[in-house]
Amino acid sequence: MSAQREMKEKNLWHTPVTIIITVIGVIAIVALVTVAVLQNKPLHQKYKYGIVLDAGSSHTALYIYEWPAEKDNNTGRVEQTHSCKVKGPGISSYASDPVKAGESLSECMQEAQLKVPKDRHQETPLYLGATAGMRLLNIENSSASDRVFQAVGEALQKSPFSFQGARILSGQEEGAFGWVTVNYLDDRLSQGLETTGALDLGGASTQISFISDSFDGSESPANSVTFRLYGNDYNLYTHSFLCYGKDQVLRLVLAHLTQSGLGNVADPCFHSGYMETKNYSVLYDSPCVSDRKPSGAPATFTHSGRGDFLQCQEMVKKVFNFTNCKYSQCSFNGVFQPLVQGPFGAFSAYYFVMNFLNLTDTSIPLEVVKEKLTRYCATPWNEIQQQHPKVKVKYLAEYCFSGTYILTLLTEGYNFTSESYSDIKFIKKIKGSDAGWTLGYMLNLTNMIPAEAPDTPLLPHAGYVSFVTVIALLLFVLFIVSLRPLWPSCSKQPQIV
Ligand SMILES: Nc1ncnc2c1ncn2[C@@H]1O[C@H](COP(=O)(O)OP(=O)(O)O)[C@@H](O)[C@H]1O
Ligand SMILES: [Ca+2]
Repeated sequence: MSAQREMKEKNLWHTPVTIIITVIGVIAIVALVTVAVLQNKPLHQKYKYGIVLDAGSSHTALYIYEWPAEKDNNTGRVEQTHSCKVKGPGISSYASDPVKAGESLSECMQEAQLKVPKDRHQETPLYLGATAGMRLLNIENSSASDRVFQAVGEALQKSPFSFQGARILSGQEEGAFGWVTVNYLDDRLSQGLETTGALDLGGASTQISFISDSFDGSESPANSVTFRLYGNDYNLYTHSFLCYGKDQVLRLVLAHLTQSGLGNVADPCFHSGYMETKNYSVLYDSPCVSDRKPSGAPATFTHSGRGDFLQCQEMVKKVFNFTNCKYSQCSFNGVFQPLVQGPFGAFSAYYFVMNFLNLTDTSIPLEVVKEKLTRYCATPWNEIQQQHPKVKVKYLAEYCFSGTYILTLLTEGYNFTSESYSDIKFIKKIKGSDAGWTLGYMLNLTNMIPAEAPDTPLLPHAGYVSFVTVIALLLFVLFIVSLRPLWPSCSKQPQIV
């Protein structure tokens, strides 16, 4: 009897109605979860790419950026995946042979074709932005600058990428996009956090950009750039000093030194024992110094070092004009600047120089930094060369000058104090992407930073899928329970005999 009862009870679950309900229920749950997963996360993550060429005064560099195809507008998701340094000088140096400027880019362009997946080539935007080297060439000889752009444009047009044009960035754009890059990579814009100022030192110009509570743009509209990013309004102070990149300032200092003592220049910014014969015509071949060329100068001069930081600093100070400020406050050369405020990221040549000098640690008191640089500058040239056999001699010879210029620009020029100096971080990369104007430039041109904050999903993806699964299971169980009257076991109670 009991065996019969057991059989009956088992069979209750095998009635057609229960089986059909169960099968439909399971199919429904699987379908619901599959749709939820597929709808919210593509199984194969696709990427998009963008390429920016930074045509600087000293050299050109190519940067490749990558971001998930579905989430163009999402926060902090564009990353640099590759960079390529173009061999040879900056494009402005090819003024007399523009075709070579275009040709010089071909190696890096080939590399880019290998790095970006082939099926993405056509839709990948390619931009070239030129900075102070081309600004100077444009001032000096605008038709030569047009010819360089023509040649570079023709070369880039031949690439499989979607070439969007080559142009000179204004100093304001260069400063503002550097600031956007630094703050984007730090996720400060998307999260509405306090922003970081940006200090960019190039060869021909230098930029300072920061947000100041006391700056609303009214005192000097030329220094103001406004943005609305992720729902926040920013009024950025920015200024670019043309001719105040480190290569042009070196010319300015040398021009000062050659005024007295034609033919022989004893330079405190170079190491003792350093001696090179240089051409006056090369030194004065720049609109930054061309008006200072002494008349009746010989063809060459001997440039020798005497390694004296303090005297070097005195020479460097002479390139700044501190008189004639028509605003409430100025940095130098009559340029308005509010007091520096908040943290700063200092990149490009700021980083190269301070990193070489082992001076990137800004918690070291400024006085100690100066002592260290004094000792470095006083080291004889032959010792310096022995200590750094692998460093490019041109860079090596100039680090004493460059370090002195950086400290003088920051403290005398921009008015950083011993206290605010420690708010500066010398940086090369942030989360794998180079600090510089290129990323900000691309984000702007591809409309990748929304003006308003994007709607954030209520739950993260995993949470959403779990939630849907649990609710589906619950509904299913409720459904089964609600069908209880139909259960054969309920309608037909097994007889207990
Ligand atoms: N390893 C290095 N050491 C020192 N200086 C460097 C190094 N690499 C690059 N630089 C310098 O950094 C500067 C970069 O400027 P660049 O971007 O070409 O010019 P700009 O931004 O004014 O158009 C140049 O002065 C170049 O000499
Ligand atoms: Ca630059």
